[in-house]
Amino acid sequence: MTLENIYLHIASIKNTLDNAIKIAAENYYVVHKDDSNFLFDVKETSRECYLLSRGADLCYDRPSIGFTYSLWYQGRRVNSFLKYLSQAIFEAKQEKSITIYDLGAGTGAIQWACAAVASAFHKYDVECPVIKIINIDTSPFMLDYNRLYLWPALVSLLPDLKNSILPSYFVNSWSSDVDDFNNSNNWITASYLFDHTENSENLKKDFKKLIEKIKPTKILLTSSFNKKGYTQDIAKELAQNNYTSQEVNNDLIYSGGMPATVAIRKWFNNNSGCNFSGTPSWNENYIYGVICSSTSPTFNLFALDTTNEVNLYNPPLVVRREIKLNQTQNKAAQNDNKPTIIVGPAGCGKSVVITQRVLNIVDEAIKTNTISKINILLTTFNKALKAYLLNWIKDLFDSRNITYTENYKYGLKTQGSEFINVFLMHFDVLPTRLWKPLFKEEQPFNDSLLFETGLLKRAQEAINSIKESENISTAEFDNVLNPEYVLEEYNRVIYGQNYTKMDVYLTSTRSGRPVLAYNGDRRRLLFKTVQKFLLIMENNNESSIITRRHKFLKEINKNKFKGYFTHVFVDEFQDCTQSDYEIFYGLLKDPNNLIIAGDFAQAVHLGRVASIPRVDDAKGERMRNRVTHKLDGSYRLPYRISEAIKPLSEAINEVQEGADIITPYKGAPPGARPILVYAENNQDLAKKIINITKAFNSFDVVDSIPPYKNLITILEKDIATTNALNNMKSGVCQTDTILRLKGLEKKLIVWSTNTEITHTEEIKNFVYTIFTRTSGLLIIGMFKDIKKEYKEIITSLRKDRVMLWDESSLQYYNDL
Ligand SMILES: Nc1ncnc2c1ncn2[C@@H]1O[C@H](COP(=O)(O)OP(=O)(O)OP(=O)(O)O)[C@@H](O)[C@H]1O
Repeated sequence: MTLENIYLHIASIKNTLDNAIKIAAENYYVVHKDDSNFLFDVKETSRECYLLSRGADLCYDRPSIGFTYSLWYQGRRVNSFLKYLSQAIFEAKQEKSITIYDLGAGTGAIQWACAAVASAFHKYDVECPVIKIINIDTSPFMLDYNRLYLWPALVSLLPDLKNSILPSYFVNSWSSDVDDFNNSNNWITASYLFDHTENSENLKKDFKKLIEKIKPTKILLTSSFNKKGYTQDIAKELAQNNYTSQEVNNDLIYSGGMPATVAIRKWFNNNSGCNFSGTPSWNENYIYGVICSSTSPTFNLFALDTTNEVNLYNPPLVVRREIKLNQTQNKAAQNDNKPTIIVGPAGCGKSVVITQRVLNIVDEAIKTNTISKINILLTTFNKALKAYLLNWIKDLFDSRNITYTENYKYGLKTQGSEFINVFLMHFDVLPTRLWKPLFKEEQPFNDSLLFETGLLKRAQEAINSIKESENISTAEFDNVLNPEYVLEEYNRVIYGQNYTKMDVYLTSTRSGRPVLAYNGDRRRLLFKTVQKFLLIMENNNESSIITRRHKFLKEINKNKFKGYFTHVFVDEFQDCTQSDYEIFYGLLKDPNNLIIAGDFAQAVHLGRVASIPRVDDAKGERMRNRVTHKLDGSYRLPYRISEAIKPLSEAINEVQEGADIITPYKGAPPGARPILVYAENNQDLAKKIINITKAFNSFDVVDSIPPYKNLITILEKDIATTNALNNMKSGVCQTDTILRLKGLEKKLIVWSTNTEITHTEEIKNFVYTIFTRTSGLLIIGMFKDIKKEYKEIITSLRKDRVMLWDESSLQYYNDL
C-alpha cells in the first residue's frame, strides 16, 4: 500500500462522508425539532457561522451550533486534514497505536480524517495503528454533536472503524481532565488554535508546557493562511528543539459539491422552517499546515521551570488545596511584613491569596516554634464568605498536617498554641465579639440592635425634631433631610471619615458623596440631625452596626485593644471606610502587618466612598512600606462573560478611581455568553430558565435529577420567579441579595431585572457584583417595564458577546 493508494481509497469514499453528515443532521433533527427554541437557535447559529466565514470569532456556545456548523464546515474541514493525516499515519504505520490529543477538536474533523485513512488501511488489508483520539474543546455542543450524531453516523457506514478509532471527549482543559499522559506515541493536533485570540502569547506558553508534558512524537498544526504567523513561530521554535518541521502540501483530495449535505439542507428549508442559504462544498480555503516530528526524546525542551501547570481552560476547582497559585498570586501570598494591598477583578483569586498567606504565616511559625506568638484576624463583610474562608483555611491546614481545634465563635487554635491563632470574624460582630470576653464587666452593647426599618424611623424622628427647632416648614432641605440620606451621611462620612466635630465636618471633604457647600446650611443641618439621631438611639438604648463600630473605634483610640493582633487581613476592602482602617490599625501590634484585598468595582456598600488607607497625611506613615499586588484575569468567570461585561467594569472605572477592569482569561472555566431572556411575567421567566438549563446541561450547572443539588440563584430577591421555578422543580432555585452573596460564587446566576436595587448610586457596582458571582451560566431576565438604569447597563454589554435566548428576547433587545 502506497500513499497514493490511500489517497485513491479516500477519494472513493467521498460520498460516504457526505452521507454521514446528512444522516447525523437527520438524527439530530428528530431528537431536537421540538426543543422550545430550535428554529431560533438554528437561525442564530447559521448567522454566526456566516459571520465566521467573514472572519468573525465564533463563540460555539449555542446548543445547535454543532448541527449548523457541520452542515457547512464539516466536509471542508475534514478535507483539509486528509492529506496531512494520510501522510503522517502512513509514516507511522509500523506503530501499534497512536494517541492524538486534538486541541480545539470541535466536531471532530481530525477524527473523521483519521477514520478515512484507517478505512484505506482496511481496504488494503494492512494493519492500521489503533488511533486513540482525545477530543478537547471548550464547546460541549461541538463535541456532543460529533459524539452523539456525526461519529455514530460515520461508523454506521464504515463499521470497520469501530475497532481502529477510539475516541474520547473532554470539555475543558488540555490537561486537567486528561490524566492519561503515559501513552507512548502521543501526537498533538491543533487546528486554528491561535487564529482567534487576543491572548496568543500566553496560549503559546501553555502550548509549550503541554508539549513538555505530553512529549509528542508528532505535532500537527494548522491555521488559516492569513493567521499563519503564530503557527510558523512555534514551528520554528520546535525546529530548533529536536523537531523537524515540514510544511504541508495543501492540495486537497476532494473538490466540488456535497450532494447529500446540499439535499438535506434543502429538505430542512422546505419542511422545517430552517433557512439555510448557500451551497456547501468540499472546497476549503487555503490552509497553512505544518507537521513537526521529534528526532529524539524530548525533555525540558524549552527550559521551562514548570511542566505541571497547563492553564488552558481549567475547570473550576472545588477543593482549595488543589489550587496551584500562579506566580503573581504566590508572590502576594508571601509574608514579607509589609502593608499589603491585593487588588484585582472579581474571581482573580484574592481570597485564594489571603488564605495562602494565612497558611504561610502559621506554617512558618510552627516551624520556628513561635506559634504562640501568632494572633491573626481575618475579617470580612459577609457571613457566607467568612464560612467559605474558614473552610479553605482548614483544608489548607489539613494539607500540611497542621492540627487545630475549632471554636465556632472565634476561629482556629493550632496545636502547640495556648490561644486562638486565626480569628475569623464578620466585621459587623467584631466589636461585640472582642469586647465581651476581654472586658466582661463593661458589657457595652447591652442594647437592642436596630436594622434598616428601625433606623429609618429613628432618623425620621431626628429630622422632625431638627426641622421643628430650626423652623423649617418647606421642602427646601428635603434632598438631604430625608432618612436615607441622613443615615448614609452618618455611616459614610461622619463615622466613615471620623468627623466628630461640627466645625471639622463643615469644612472637610466628603469623598465620594454628592457635593454640599462648605459651611453651608445643608451641612450644618445634617450634622445636627445626625447628632440628634445618635442621641435618640442612646436614649432608647439602641444601636446599629455602625454606632457599635463607632463606639469601638472610640475605645480603640483610647488604646483599649492596642496590639491585640499580630496580623489583620481584610477581604473585600471595598466595604471599608477610613474609620474602619483606624480600627484595624488600633488592633495591630505592627502596622506593617495589615493585608487587605478587594475590588472597588464591587463597592456595593459604599460606592465611591470606599477607599484604602491614606498615605498622604500624617497617618500615612503607617503605609510607607506598602506593597501593591495586582492580580489579573478571572478564574471564575467564563471567558465570554468577562468579555461581555468588560464595558461595564470600564464604566465603573471611569467614575471610580482604582476600580479594576475585568480581563478575560483563557484559564477560566468554559461557559456561554450571558443569556438575555425576555419574559412576559415571572411564570414565563421561570419556564424559560428551565428550558435554558435543559439546553445547557452539558455545562453541568443544574442537576437533572432530583434532589437538585446545583441551584439556580436569583439576584436580587425575586420571590415570585423563585416560587414559580420551585413549583416546576422542587428545590432547584434560591433567591438572595448580593450583600449576602458577594465574595462567593455560584454555578448559575440569574439577574432578575424585576426587582429594585435600592442603592441607586452604586447601581453599576451592584449589577457588576451580581454578574461576577457565576462560574457557569449568567441569565439576565428582562421584563416589559424595565428601569432606565438597567436598560443602560444591558445595552452597554458587548453586543457580540451576549446571547439573545429567543425571538421575543431578540426583538425586545433590539428595541431597548
Ligand atoms: N491559581 C488558580 N488556579 C485555579 N483556580 C483558581 C486560581 N486562583 C483562583 N482560582 C479560582 O477562582 C475562583 C475565584 O477565586 P477567589 O474567590 O479567590 O477570587 P476573588 O478575587 O476573591 O473574587 P471576588 O473579587 O469575587 O471576591 C475560585 O473558584 C478559585 O478556586
